[in-house]
Amino acid sequence: MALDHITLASFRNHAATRLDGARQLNLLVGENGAGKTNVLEALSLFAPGRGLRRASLTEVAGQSGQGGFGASALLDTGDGGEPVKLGTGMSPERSGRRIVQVNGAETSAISLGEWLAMGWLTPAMDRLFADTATARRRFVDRMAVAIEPGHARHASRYEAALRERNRLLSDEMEPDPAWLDSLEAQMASHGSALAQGRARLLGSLTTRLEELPDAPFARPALAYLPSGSIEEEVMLSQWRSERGRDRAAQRTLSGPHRDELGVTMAGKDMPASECSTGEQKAMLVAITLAHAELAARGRPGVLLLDEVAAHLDPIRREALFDRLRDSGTQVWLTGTEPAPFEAILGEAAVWRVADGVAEPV
Ligand SMILES: Nc1ncnc2c1ncn2[C@@H]1O[C@H](COP(=O)(O)OP(=O)(O)OP(=O)(O)O)[C@@H](O)[C@H]1O
Repeated sequence: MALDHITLASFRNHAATRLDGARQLNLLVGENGAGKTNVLEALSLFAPGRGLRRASLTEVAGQSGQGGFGASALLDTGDGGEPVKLGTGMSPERSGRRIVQVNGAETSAISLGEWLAMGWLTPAMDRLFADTATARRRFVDRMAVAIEPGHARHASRYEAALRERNRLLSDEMEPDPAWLDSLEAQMASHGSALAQGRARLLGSLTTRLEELPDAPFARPALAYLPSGSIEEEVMLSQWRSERGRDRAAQRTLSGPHRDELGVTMAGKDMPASECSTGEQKAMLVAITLAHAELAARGRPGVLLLDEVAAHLDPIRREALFDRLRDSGTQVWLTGTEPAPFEAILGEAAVWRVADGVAEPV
């Protein structure tokens, strides 16, 4: 089933952890600080990006590994062929950079997105709707990358060109117009691809959310609010015409780095940030599930749900488990106690985690 035979070596508080016998539904149970989220974080590094905590590699490395760490898993691609061996890690001897391997051959983190579709929901995202626009853009981009891995490249190239334009705009020396021309051309090429990727993602998420029943999850209505045009030519001429204004502000005031994700609770027509904590959680769950179902088409899907069940009332919890079963996606859940998961205990693979050690139950 998707990921199995998982190993963690010197990964935060896991000196040497092995998880065998994974199923579609998987549950890690243990006290606070036991190391459950650390396992999910290790799994999240089998996807492009910095993982579910966006931690630096040195933060992740445990004390037992001389400054490095490693994680591996076998991926069942579902086509009846041999499982694919995924590995990721960092070693100070190898310049401290992230190493990614597929079947023993080194590759880029971005290419992991071709093998599996990864999504997650963590308690840190509970305030997403009231958080900064940057956090919401990151959320949208991460979902887009899981569906179109090339989105990550457009995001990073846009950011790099934008940083350089901002550096020139804030420099004491008058910026070289030819250099600005070239940077704005790169920003327009990658920025329009980035914005169009966001628009496509939110369009298909909206369609998927509309297919689902309202109850028991609050149905969110998503709106992509770009900061301006998402067409390359229009973006380019806008930045050219705004050079004077941007020079005065010492930074680029418009572009995909200022886009917003609008979320309202459908039916109530209320901004998500003003909904109750439980409603916000239910909307986040609805978006995460809709996305997981979209992303998993054609590739194995893996969904990491950290402490989700405990925050839902019993009716929503049951509905969540039903949806997870039907999704075909592999799911990894965590909780401090097994009681809220009673409905799935018979079918899920369960591990008890304590002090960085995971034992099958
Ligand atoms: N680099 C590291 N090296 C060793 N231990 C670490 C490292 N980073 C974090 N830890 C330890 O990992 C533990 C936290 O693990 P984790 O976040 O997985 O807990 P959890 O089981 O999900 O708990 P909760 O239920 O509270 O969310 C803490 O004890 C922390 O000290």
